[in-house]
Amino acid sequence: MTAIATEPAKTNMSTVELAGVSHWYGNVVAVNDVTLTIGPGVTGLLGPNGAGKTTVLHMMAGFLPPSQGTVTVNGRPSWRNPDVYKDLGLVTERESVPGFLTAWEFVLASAKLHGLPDPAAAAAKAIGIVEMNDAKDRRISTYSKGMRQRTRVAAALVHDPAVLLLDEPFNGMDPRQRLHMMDLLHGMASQGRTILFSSHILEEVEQLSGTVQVIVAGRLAASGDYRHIRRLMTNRPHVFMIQSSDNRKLGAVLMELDSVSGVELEPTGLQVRANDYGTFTRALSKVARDKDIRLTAVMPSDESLENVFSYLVAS
Ligand SMILES: Nc1ncnc2c1ncn2[C@@H]1O[C@H](COP(=O)(O)OP(=O)(O)OP(=O)(O)O)[C@@H](O)[C@H]1O
Repeated sequence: MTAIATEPAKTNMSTVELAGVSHWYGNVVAVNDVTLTIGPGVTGLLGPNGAGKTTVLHMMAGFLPPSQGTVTVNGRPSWRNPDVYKDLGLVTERESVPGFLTAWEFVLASAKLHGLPDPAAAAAKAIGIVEMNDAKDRRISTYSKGMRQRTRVAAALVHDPAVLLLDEPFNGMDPRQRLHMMDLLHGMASQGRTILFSSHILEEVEQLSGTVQVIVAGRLAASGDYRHIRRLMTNRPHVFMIQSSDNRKLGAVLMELDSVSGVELEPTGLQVRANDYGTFTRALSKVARDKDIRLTAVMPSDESLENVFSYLVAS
């Protein structure tokens, strides 16, 4: 866990709310009648590319007005409201950091722009939070992707906001950098901050947040506890590609199962259509054990995120 977890918890817990919010760019409806509330802790805003995640985050941050509905932070509209900006930090998706500056110069400039009483102290604290002390005097152009991202996070939280919004913060990071960033966000959430990050990758959301808002084609498709969303995703028809020590024998027994609606023997293995993910996967291992068949591969073949989203939207 990062050093910040040892700091005292923040007391000014914040809530971000969208009520009947739509946003359109000319004829394009990017966000369509979305109502949701984000509270303290980490929340994932999950959706495929073009779903409207960036537009939602920009409205929350006061960069864009809603075309319809209200966007508020602690009950105050965020559009054209400098009081809200003081409570909120946004890490944008595009990685536009000036490579000729050092992290220290970049974060200090952010502190000065916020008009903070002691910009140097604020910059030092933010750089400490993202664990960039050792590299803070090197030019940003020499940093790894993860270090650049942490520098941007430091600049966004230099004024110690209670709400931190991050647009696709893990894009392009390697697994180690990703874990580091997750640790960082967890640490900040444990202090009582409200953290919302967008992602189009299911696993990122699974690892980082208990609460998920799923947005598809501008609409809220599902929301709530991750396990609830996961259930929605798993209690649906699935196609598996299975390889085993005896595909023909396994195929014959699987046909007998209530949870299986189709089996095809293919050169690469068995293609099995299951009615219910949970019931089928439990039954599969039992059947294989009983019949002394060794399973060598069980791969969901329709597990793409687009499939999951279209299922959620339809249900
Ligand atoms: N400035 C703009 N003018 C016109 N259409 C836009 C503009 N910005 C976004 N859009 C459209 O609005 C929709 C939502 O875009 P948005 O960037 O909010 O989605 P997203 O979920 O963040 O996607 P991505 O992850 O690809 O950035 C898309 O159809 C997009 O093409």
